[in-house]
Amino acid sequence: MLRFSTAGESHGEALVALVSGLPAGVPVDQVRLDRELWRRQQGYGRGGRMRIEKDTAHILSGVRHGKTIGAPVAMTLANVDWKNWEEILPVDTGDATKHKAVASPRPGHADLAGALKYDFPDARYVLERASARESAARVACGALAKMLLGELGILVGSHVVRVGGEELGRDAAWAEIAASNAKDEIFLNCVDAEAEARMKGEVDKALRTGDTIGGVFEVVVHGLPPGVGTHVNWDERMDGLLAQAVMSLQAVKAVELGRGVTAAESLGSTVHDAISYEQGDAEPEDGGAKFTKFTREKNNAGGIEGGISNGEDVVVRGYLKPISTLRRPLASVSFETREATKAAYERSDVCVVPAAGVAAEAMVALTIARLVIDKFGGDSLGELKRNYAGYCEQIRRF
Ligand SMILES: Cc1cc2nc3c(=O)[nH]c(=O)nc-3n(C[C@H](O)[C@H](O)[C@H](O)COP(=O)(O)O)c2cc1C
Ligand SMILES: C=C(O[C@@H]1CC(C(=O)O)=C[C@@H](OP(=O)(O)O)[C@H]1O)C(=O)O
Repeated sequence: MLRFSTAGESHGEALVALVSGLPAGVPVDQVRLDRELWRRQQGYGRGGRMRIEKDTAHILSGVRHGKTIGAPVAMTLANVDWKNWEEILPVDTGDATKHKAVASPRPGHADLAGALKYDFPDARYVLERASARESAARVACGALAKMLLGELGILVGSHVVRVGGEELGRDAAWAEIAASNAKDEIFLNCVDAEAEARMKGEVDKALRTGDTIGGVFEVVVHGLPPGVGTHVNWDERMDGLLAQAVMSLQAVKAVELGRGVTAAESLGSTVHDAISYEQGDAEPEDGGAKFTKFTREKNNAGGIEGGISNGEDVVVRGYLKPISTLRRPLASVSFETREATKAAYERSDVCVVPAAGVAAEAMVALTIARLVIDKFGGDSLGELKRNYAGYCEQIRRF
């Protein structure tokens, strides 16, 4: 089974990422890995920290001569900011005299709930791990999952569909999303320049007023055959696994599959994706590997029915609340005196929708890769590919 975990504090020495369950022989491209990390650092509205960090993954194990060897892959990502925190957050000296307290909890962040739970006198150690700095390690893990999926022709990308009150008022085709993701400069990762300019206006407004803003990203999985995931057990359904994976990202407060939200207020006749059948035995142009004669004209289901992929693009949206650290802080209470004060502010992002989209790509890729490995098995990439090709042929001949 494909598994991954992360460790590391936001201002600690490094993040650690561990992925196990990848078959042997998956090509690992360091440039692609670091590009994924770079993409997560982009986006209009990020704060001062992103000018300090330049994320790169250092592979410690599980990869030899550019390919996985079937063993767990361990990676570290250095925190450049550590040099500014080394004295404040010593790992094992026991010297807490330089501790820098986060003295009043920020509404919306983990500060208060975490301090109460772990019995800390302030929120420093809570925010250190609650911070979305951790999502960089997830992106490193997800990059490996993407490399595996890429070997099977399964691609994962994302784009921004809403910032605050401004939205992309139309659907985006996979080719547009892929082109937006391939750009050398990622502004808001919206596929439409006009909509992106409106979204930028929303970020500017929040910046000017000392406020923050949320939005919606969309992750798309392209090229996944029907039949991955299952309806037979609740905890093996693709929809449930994707929802948990994306919801687990910092600040994501709702997850939508396909048009799940508007479907709730619409009639079945307009929601469900009518099925048609393409006649004839002609070989499809792409070599036939993923051809199915059953087709849909629209994809409101977001590529999943009954917890199983149906062969259409898998479409997952994540809804982000506005960032909780405000330059004009909300009311809070001092941990020490219990008197009314303002919530803590050091520095902060104002808008992170594009970055969260990239982190969600990683979570979706890891989830899909897990289900693909579960279904097709194989200790080597060659074995996995043979099994995969055999299944795709079965689908083609159905
Ligand atoms: C990429 C990214 C960057 C973030 N940056 C900040 C930030 O600069 N300041 C902040 O208060 N929250 C930031 N957040 C959100 C917090 O990490 C998150 O709200 C907090 O951990 C509490 O978790 P919850 O919102 O999921 O309940 C960021 C989230 C993401 C995905
Ligand atoms: C470091 C990252 O995001 C951080 C996530 C974050 C939070 O509270 O989630 C708070 C900020 O950290 P700092 O207080 O050091 O500026 C962000 O910069 C990152 O995305 O790599």
